[in-house]
Amino acid sequence: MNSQQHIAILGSGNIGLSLAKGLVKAGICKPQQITLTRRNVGALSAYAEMGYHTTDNNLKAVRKADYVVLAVLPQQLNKLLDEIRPSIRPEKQLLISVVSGVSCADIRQQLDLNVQVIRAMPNTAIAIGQSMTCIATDNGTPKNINFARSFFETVGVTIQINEELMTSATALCACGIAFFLRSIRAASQGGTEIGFHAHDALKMAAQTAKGAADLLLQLSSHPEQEIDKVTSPSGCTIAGLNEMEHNGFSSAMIKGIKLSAAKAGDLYHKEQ
Ligand SMILES: NC(=O)C1=CN([C@@H]2O[C@H](COP(=O)(O)OP(=O)(O)OC[C@H]3O[C@@H](n4cnc5c(N)ncnc54)[C@H](OP(=O)(O)O)[C@@H]3O)[C@@H](O)[C@H]2O)C=CC1
Ligand SMILES: O=C(O)[C@@H]1CCC=N1
Repeated sequence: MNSQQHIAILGSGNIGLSLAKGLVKAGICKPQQITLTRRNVGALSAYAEMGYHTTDNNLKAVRKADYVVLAVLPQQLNKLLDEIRPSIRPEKQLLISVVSGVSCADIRQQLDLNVQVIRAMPNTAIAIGQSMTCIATDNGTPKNINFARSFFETVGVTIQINEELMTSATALCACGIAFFLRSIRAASQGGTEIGFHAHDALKMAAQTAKGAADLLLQLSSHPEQEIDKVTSPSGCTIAGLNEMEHNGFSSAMIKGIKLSAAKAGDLYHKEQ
């Protein structure tokens, strides 16, 4: 993005604000280049003080934007699209949607405009530049795809996938961060039960989880390859691991991801 360009983030809630913070933290743009919208604009007052433009007027926000990020809930999208249709300039603007379960075609159909749409599925770690963001489009030009990839690459890791996998990407990556956060919480609760104060147990569990993830990412190894280095014969690790598996540890994660994917696919279409 150059310093003259502007982004409108329509629906500045959990993920919209995480994206805004990540872009500014990464130095991609200044707060002054971002307009944050939400109906309860008063909730954005702290961001206004940081230099972001804030408004409840989506039409005005879109009018001055080069990039329009759709970040409302699926059930809120159609009303938003109907509102901003007059400001959309297909030849000049790129729409980036993070809305789960809504295809590029759904968005164009609702707008009744042949506008380029890129779908992105980030997670909240985008706020600290550590997102796993999946990108997909059905009509994006190579230029816009490259922009989207480089854009989101500044706030984490990106992968381009076929659009039909975006619902699965929602479950594995966007929802997935919550699954891993819960597992860290559970480990810290175990830690407290075996003697650590909650604060220490959480710090220890979080750093241990970070180390596990970094082993895989930095060594390109497989989890079981790394687990085999930990499980000493007749040792305490394999005793704990097997007890967890006897209680459905892996199965619970798999079932949760499958259910999230199924739900993500229904969120928008069941509203129609
Ligand atoms: N949270 C996450 O980790 C991720 C979420 N997503 C997707 O992003 C979208 C948003 O999710 P999330 O951020 O969690 O939800 P939130 O409810 O936190 O954010 C949605 C925001 O949209 C605002 N909003 C609703 N209607 C309008 C409107 N007409 N004009 C302007 N603002 C509006 C709401 O504020 P107000 O009511 O004041 O208008 C709210 O702040 C969803 O589609 C979700 O599937 C995707 C990846 C990750
Ligand atoms: O929970 C949700 O529906 C959204 C999509 C992924 C993360 N949050």
